[in-house]
Amino acid sequence: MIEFREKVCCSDVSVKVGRGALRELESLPGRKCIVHPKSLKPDVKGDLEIAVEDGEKGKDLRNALEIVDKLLEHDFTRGDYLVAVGGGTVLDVAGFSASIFMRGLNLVNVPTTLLGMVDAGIGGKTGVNYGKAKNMIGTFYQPSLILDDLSFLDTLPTEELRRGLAEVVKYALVLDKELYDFLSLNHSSVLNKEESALEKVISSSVRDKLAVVAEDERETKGVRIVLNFGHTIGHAIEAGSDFTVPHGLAISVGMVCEAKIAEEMGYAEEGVVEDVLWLLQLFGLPISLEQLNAKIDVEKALIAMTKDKKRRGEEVLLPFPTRIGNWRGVRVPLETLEGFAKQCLGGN
Ligand SMILES: NC(=O)c1ccc[n+]([C@@H]2O[C@H](COP(=O)([O-])OP(=O)(O)OC[C@H]3O[C@@H](n4cnc5c(N)ncnc54)[C@H](O)[C@@H]3O)[C@@H](O)[C@H]2O)c1
Ligand SMILES: O=C(O)C(=O)C[C@@H](O)[C@H](O)[C@H](O)COP(=O)(O)O
Ligand SMILES: [Zn+2]
Repeated sequence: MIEFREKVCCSDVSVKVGRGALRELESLPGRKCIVHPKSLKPDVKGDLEIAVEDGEKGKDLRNALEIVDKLLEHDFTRGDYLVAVGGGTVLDVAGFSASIFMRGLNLVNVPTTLLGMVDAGIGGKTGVNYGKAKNMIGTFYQPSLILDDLSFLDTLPTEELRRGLAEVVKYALVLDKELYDFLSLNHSSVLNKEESALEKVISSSVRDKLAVVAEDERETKGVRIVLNFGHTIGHAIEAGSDFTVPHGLAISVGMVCEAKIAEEMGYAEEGVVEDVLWLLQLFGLPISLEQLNAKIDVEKALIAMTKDKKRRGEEVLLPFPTRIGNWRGVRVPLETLEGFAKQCLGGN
């Protein structure tokens, strides 16, 4: 079992990565409410079990309040635990419920997708979609424990694995050249789910993300924005497709667009865009809008983009790759960004 511990502001966060990590739940004190997707009933005993709809449709305020209602009905207290088991969508909505129930009860994240293990389960961003844009209502709320049990990945389809790899590629491109080199040399082992390759990918991602979050938990210091590389355009694509394009695929195309913007504005070194394209393609990830096979309403996408949480007034603070494993934050006028976004999304 690989273990990480990090102090994030006022919370101690502990992460365990390995087959069988789920067993750690047995030693938790207090009562446990297990929130899980309807389609995946984990082999865990809880005092209360709540089956929820997963996917983007499940990231809805009503679903979050239903979880709160059930906690109240079953007399849960702040000393008890909400154990969120599922992909990123379940972790986001259940984490949000945990954060608002009596201003917060103990939260344990048990991601069941690669994307959840490398990203959504870590860092404390919770939330639901609202007003036709991503994660418009949410909180920062740290789980005390994150259990990345590799046995969940046995049943995960390759398509879902790829979507998680998009976030891994993100860390490699802007934070971790060593991970970039590992991914380049070991792509088949990763796609074939070889255990040691998965462990390496997950533990590097957890380490990279936790370090950023520990420095700037609330995204107020211009540091955490790096984790949003590819997401300004990515979230716009999701919204413009009425959330039919999965997050991992949308940010894959988003990273290509944003790397191109960085190059055109003179921030990315020559060759960076090619490196981005190369690594994404190695994992069979989309690099253009056409590959998403979805109808994108450009107007809707652009409106959603104006709701980007990195916007301050008429500027958006974008994390740009400069060379592999490096980045910088750049204030881009909203109008300039809209111009580039239209080019990427195929609007006029
Ligand atoms: N909070 C954060 O920091 C953060 C970070 C990254 C992404 N996200 C969010 O995460 C969401 C995407 O997460 P996701 O890609 O996990 O999507 P998801 O939760 O929709 O899961 C993807 C699919 O995998 C299925 N599934 C889950 N576990 C499985 C398993 N073990 N075996 C087989 N099938 C399984 C689910 O039923 C679903 O159909 C997006 O809403 C995104 O915005 C949040
Ligand atoms: O943890 C972060 O910070 C991230 O930006 C990680 C992203 O991969 C993730 O998709 C996150 O939910 C995006 O958050 P938002 O603030 O852009 O809604
Ligand atoms: Zn993401």
